[in-house]
Amino acid sequence: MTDFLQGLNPPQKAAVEATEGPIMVIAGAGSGKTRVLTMRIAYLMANKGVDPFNILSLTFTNKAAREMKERIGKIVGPSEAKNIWMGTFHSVFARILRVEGHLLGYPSNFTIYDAEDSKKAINNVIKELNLDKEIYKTGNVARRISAFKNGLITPREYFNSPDLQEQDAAARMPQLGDVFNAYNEKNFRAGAMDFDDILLQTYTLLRNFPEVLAKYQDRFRYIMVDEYQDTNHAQYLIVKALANRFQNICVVGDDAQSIYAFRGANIQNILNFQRDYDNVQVYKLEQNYRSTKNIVGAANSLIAKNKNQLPKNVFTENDGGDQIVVHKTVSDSDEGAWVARTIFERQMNEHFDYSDFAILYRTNAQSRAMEDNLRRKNIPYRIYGGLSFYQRKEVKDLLAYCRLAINPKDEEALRRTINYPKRGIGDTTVERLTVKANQENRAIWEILENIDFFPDLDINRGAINKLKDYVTKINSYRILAENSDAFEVVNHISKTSGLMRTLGEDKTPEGVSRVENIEELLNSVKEFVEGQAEIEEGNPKLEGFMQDVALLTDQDKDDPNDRNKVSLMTIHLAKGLEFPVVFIVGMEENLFPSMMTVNSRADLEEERRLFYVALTRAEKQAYLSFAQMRYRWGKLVDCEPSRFLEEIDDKYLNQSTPEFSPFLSPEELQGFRQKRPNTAAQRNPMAGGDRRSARPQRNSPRSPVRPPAGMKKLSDQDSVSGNFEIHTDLDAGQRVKHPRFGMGEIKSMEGSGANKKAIIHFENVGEKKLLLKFAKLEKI
Ligand SMILES: Nc1ncnc2c1ncn2[C@@H]1O[C@H](COP(=O)(O)OP(=O)(O)OP(=O)(O)O)[C@@H](O)[C@H]1O
Ligand SMILES: [Mg+2]
Repeated sequence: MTDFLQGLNPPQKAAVEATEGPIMVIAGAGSGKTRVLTMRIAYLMANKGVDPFNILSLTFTNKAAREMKERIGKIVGPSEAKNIWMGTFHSVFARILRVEGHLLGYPSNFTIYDAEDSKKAINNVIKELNLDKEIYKTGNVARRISAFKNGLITPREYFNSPDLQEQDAAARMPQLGDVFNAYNEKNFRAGAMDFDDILLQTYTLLRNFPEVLAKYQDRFRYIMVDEYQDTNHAQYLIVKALANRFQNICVVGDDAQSIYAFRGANIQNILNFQRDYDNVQVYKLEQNYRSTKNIVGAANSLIAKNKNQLPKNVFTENDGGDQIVVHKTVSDSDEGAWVARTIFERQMNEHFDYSDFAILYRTNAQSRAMEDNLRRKNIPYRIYGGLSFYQRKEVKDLLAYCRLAINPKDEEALRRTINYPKRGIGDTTVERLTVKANQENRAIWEILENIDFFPDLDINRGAINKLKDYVTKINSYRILAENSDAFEVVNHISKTSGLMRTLGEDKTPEGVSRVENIEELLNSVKEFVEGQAEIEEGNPKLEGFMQDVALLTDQDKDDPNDRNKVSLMTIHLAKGLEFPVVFIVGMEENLFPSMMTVNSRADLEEERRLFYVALTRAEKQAYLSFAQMRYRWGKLVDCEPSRFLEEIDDKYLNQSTPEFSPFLSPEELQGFRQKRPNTAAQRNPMAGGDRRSARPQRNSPRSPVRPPAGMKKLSDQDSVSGNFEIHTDLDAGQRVKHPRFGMGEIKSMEGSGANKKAIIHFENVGEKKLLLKFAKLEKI
């Protein structure tokens, strides 16, 4: 049964067959690390007779886990593959905590708070402690608390550390420790864990309960970790503890793709591996199977600029392929139009599927310009990350009722539903209940359930009755959830909670789509029930459906009939994935590399690794684009090409000659020369000044921007900003001529002053939105 090993090269095969002892595979992108892990699991089961229940495999996304399972299923049979402990750190550890969490005082039906729930809970704590919310900003406090938890720092350790307290005092947040402590207590009373708790509590559990540790050490005889370079301290310690008995641990990763240091990932975990285990076998994979020679060469030349890295040789025997296209556009919306047009043309002419394309960006905000243009061309697309289906308001509202049916102490779910849909329970009432709950060290629900025992609550009779009705309603859902299947429960809740009725009153397209989302949620519950019924006796319960909902992302909702779409996502989310054609957009200074990262070598190197990850997702073709100006924070700012463009060896690049070049024509240039900007600051309101003036300007020999043949190269003086040649006398209906786009008619006008724009339909090139301060329009 080793046929399946034939698709592996000798070092890959060796890493698969070395099943015993600690193993590390550190290798470049696309060299088959994930494939090795997959085959290793299949090999363990098919050839070594290892029980899938004894295999633990930790992946970066649930999607990756599902794909691995599918592949393994084809070799060993799908029902066997189901039994492997496989998933993200969070999903696997949450599963363990459901069984063992009672030892730490958590109920098995604990709620998992998503990022929004945690932020709301933090906000409530800040309010309850009467702190200034301008100083204690929720986002900052949340990040700080998350960093503590990932560093395994509890409030007790915090209060024992003068250093940490001084840091927060210096940041004008001397009471941060109190917030941290109150937030933990509040969540504990609510029977809730946030994402970071899942790691922290697993660690605590294994450390404090040796018999539990022994149980899982014994269970997980073979442990595999993908993307090991991005494990954080807590994950590292948990894996180390679990592997301690059998030492059959195989980690794969690439230090050049470590991109989560900002969230506590520690590249040292790779370097320490050889120190932590005896007789580590190290395998090197050097052949890339994913990408063309051009892409591999370009990525190698880029990452060579990082000082801090393990030496590696990556080559490929794939075709040379096309050069990487570098494309400049006037604005972010032009960039979107160009991407959409290129996808459309390549899909039409070369039989690509839409799903062969990915658009990757540094920040979520960049997706809008892409979406607008894809929609305009009727190109189907799917956005990953952003607001996932499960985080949409209406979906979360219904899920909040479901959460309460499982765990009524869940405070965030209670706050969400207590007066929604409206039932006349005011903020003051909720505030009084909160104060009481804090005094009594109880969950708000416990106060509600026993409200007659708290006559000092100062809530009027009418409100008390409404609260009692609410409690009765939630209790009826609880009873239903214990006895009926998940679909019946959710369906009943959607109808009797008043949610469907409230949403149904809104007949606007948005309102209709909210109702559709609720229906979609009901469908997925139905699917769950049917899927579970095949493997389980009895009614599949709501509790089962709710277990991992907070950990699900859109990537996990995978409808096979709905796959032929362009993928849009941030580069962070693209890790481990591959696509035939990849667009990396927004290749501009202060965006990529991001403004926050350019002042420290370590941060800049992480940013470069991020670019390396992006480039190495491409199989056949990569496109890099940048705009000369873009809307950021509501302002139009000038942009400069990213330094990363200069760092790729020239021979891999094609500075494209677009059909409708955004480069300025000689006539336009002439116009701009007459009104030259005075200062660098005026050129870019975001610029820090010094660093930018030290950078090679557009006319420097190192400049990555090479205008296409026959086009005039811009000189420094040609800088296009700061010109305010604004036409005030243009309006819809006016026919105009543009030096490059030719004849057209103004459809409408937008904005005012320096931001005034005309939407013009040109006879030859279709619709364009032009900023009047740049467009040299002639009235006809
Ligand atoms: N020996 C091989 N023969 C043919 N194709 C291979 C071989 N090894 C890997 N591949 C293919 O190469 C591509 C990259 O493999 P894989 O995703 O496992 O690489 P990786 O090292 O995990 O990459 P990343 O660092 O991006 O996570 C996949 O499409 C995989 O199927
Ligand atoms: Mg991989």
